[in-house]
Amino acid sequence: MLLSDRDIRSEITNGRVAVEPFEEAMIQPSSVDVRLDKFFRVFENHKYSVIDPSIEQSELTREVIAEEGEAFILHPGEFVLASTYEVITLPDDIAGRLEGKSSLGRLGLLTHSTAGFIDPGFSGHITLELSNVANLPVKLFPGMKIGQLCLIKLSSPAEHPYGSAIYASRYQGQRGPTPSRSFMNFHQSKIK
Ligand SMILES: Nc1ccn([C@H]2C[C@H](O)[C@@H](COP(=O)(O)OP(=O)(O)OP(=O)(O)O)O2)c(=O)n1
Repeated sequence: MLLSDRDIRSEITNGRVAVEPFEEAMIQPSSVDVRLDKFFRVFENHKYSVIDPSIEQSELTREVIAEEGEAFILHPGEFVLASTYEVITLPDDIAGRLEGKSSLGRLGLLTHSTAGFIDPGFSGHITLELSNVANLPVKLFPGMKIGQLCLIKLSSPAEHPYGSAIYASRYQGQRGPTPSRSFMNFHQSKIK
């Protein structure tokens, strides 16, 4: 079940869902808007000949900070990581989905390229996978509304929410745009 504005407000008021810092004006009919922080991670493509998810490539991305009043310019075809200004915390019976904003989509800006699912139990900034599919560069201003978070009530609380010891929970508590940690506990099932 997708939470309505009144249910989102009530979950935030009773402290089960946290959107920090929270502003009432960010609540939409059945989502809550999230804003862009000033931290970005750009890809250092010249350092590696290939992206290998099975090993740590610590120099694959580099942090860039947009200074006050400055925009980060995303060129056509470019892909960068960014993060929400808000820290999101979900209980064990609510999952989230990060969705784009139509006004930005109409300009060719993709907010998350593939992964938009937020597990029940997750806490941290949400990492944004930003890409520009337009033919002109687009200016990204820290503080601008960059996406919206939908909240979905589970049929029952998760037995093992995100952050439980049973999972790697590689992104629990992440701060700022966080590069892939797919190399941690990387394994491939044997394909016959
Ligand atoms: N655009 C997104 C999507 C997800 N997340 C966070 C919230 C999710 O609960 C967490 C893990 O997402 P996935 O389960 O999709 O990622 P993995 O399966 O790769 O990681 P893990 O093994 O930690 O579950 O990452 C994020 O910060 N930004």
